[in-house]
Amino acid sequence: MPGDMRCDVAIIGAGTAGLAAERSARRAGATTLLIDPAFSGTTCANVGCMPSKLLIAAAGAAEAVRRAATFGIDATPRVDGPAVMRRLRRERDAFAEGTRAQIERLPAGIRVKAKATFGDGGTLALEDGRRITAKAIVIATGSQPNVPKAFDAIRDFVLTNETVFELDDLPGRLAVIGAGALGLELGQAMARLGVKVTLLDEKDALAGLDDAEIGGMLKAIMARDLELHLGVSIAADTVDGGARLRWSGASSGEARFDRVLVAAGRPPALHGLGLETTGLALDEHGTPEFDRETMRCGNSGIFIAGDVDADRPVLHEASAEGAIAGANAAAFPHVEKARRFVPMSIMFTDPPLAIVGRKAADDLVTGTADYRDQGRARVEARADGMAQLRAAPGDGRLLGATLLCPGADHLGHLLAWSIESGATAGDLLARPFYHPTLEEGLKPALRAICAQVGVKLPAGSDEEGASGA
Ligand SMILES: Cc1cc2nc3c(=O)[nH]c(=O)nc-3n(C[C@H](O)[C@H](O)[C@H](O)COP(=O)(O)OP(=O)(O)OC[C@H]3O[C@@H](n4cnc5c(N)ncnc54)[C@H](O)[C@@H]3O)c2cc1C
Ligand SMILES: NC(=O)c1ccc[n+]([C@@H]2O[C@H](COP(=O)([O-])OP(=O)(O)OC[C@H]3O[C@@H](n4cnc5c(N)ncnc54)[C@H](O)[C@@H]3O)[C@@H](O)[C@H]2O)c1
Repeated sequence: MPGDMRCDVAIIGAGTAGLAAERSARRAGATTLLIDPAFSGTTCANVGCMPSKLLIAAAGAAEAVRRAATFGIDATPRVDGPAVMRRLRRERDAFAEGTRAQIERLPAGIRVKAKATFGDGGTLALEDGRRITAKAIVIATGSQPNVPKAFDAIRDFVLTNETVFELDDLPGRLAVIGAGALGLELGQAMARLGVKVTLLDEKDALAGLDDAEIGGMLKAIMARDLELHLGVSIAADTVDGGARLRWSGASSGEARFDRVLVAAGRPPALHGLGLETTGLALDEHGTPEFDRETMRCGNSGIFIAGDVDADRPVLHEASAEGAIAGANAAAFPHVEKARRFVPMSIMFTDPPLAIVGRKAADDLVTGTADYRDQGRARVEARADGMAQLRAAPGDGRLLGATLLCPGADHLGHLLAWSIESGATAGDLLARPFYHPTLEEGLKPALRAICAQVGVKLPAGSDEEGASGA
């Protein structure tokens, strides 16, 4: 058919993973085609990481004013909702423009504006009837909001991450469905901007935390800003120009809300891709089975990267997976295993939550540090939470951490890098810790690990912290 195209590597989806895959395949010498129906920039910049962090930054400014009295400073915040949303969109648009400019800088002829579906004989069919034949294909279609059917009746009041940042003003009363990173980040930020927020989840955990101690702390911290109803099932209808939610289970009640933010997960965007025609093995959700070190689906010439594979739905992994998938697609049928990062997820609440490496398990030793009485955190009136470090029983080699404490977003990196470099608790204690910092708050956890594994503290490492450490 006229307009049919051929290339070495076709990439479906021009988000973070797809753009990385295209760059990596082209760098490896492949001819590429990048297919997307919109080319409107990445999810991260438009409706994800960046606008959510902008809302959180505004909430942080309001909270700083609110807490000023602790330091003897008299101030009261007056939140101008429209101004908050204007600044958010202005900055967000600049980030989004940056990702669109990146797409526009692609060499001529690479962009194919269309929705793609797998067709016969390994070709891709485009909506306009054209076909693409490629030696290898990368699926990088991302994810999309899950709005359960229970909320159909209040459709006009439902917000998702794709619409909430378009609000002209902050709502008066907001329900948030879902206590994952999205619901907690935006719920807490909205509350600190003066919105009355009720957060509901069908499960009894926040951010999927199964550790009773840290999970309990997170609940207590979140309950300062949010009305929490966990372990409930929810029914919705409309009332008095708003949405009425009724919940029952661990608690029961009902209330009217101006808007309902549904943050109930973002499943892979696989619908309409025609994967059933590919012969790939699919899991119970319809996601192709793939090798995490090559990003290859089975023994096929199809690769997958980013949120669509439902593995590690965070930005730096989308980018890394894209690079691996692109390089292997270019070299197909020769594929190489790549080293993957230690898993790291960060939730940008206050305090933040960072989860790194291996989860708690019976075969690991743990050391904890309490940040409710930590020096630097107290100085700044943000003493809260704790750190749990996990290590190998033999030598105290660091393997994982859960940090719910001020600075956890930075400390989480420190620990991820330490784990990647194979450092032990003793190795970290042999390094300098400036005083007074949040970093030195980790020392009790490191010392506890050394004590349990029978490693003597390194020379020069004091067993007691400085006053206020
Ligand atoms: C509110 C929110 C906050 C977040 N905050 C953070 C954070 O702070 N830190 C962090 O690391 N991560 C964060 N994330 C996660 C991060 O945004 C994602 O992991 C990342 O954007 C995934 O990139 P991707 O390339 O897989 O998908 P996307 O960027 O969504 O790209 C997918 C592309 O595929 C295209 N597409 C879909 N179907 C087809 C088709 N059939 N044919 C052609 N093209 C198609 C789409 O148009 C889109 O351009 C956040 C997510 C959300 C929603
Ligand atoms: N800082 C970050 O990295 C960050 C921030 C925000 C979002 N994200 C990403 O965005 C994606 C979406 O985030 P999310 O928090 O929506 O997903 P999630 O899967 O982490 O959490 C969804 C929550 O919704 C609950 N839920 C699902 N259906 C429900 C129902 N019918 N009723 C009540 N509760 C229900 C689940 O129990 C769960 O707690 C994730 O991939 C996440 O990684 C990342």
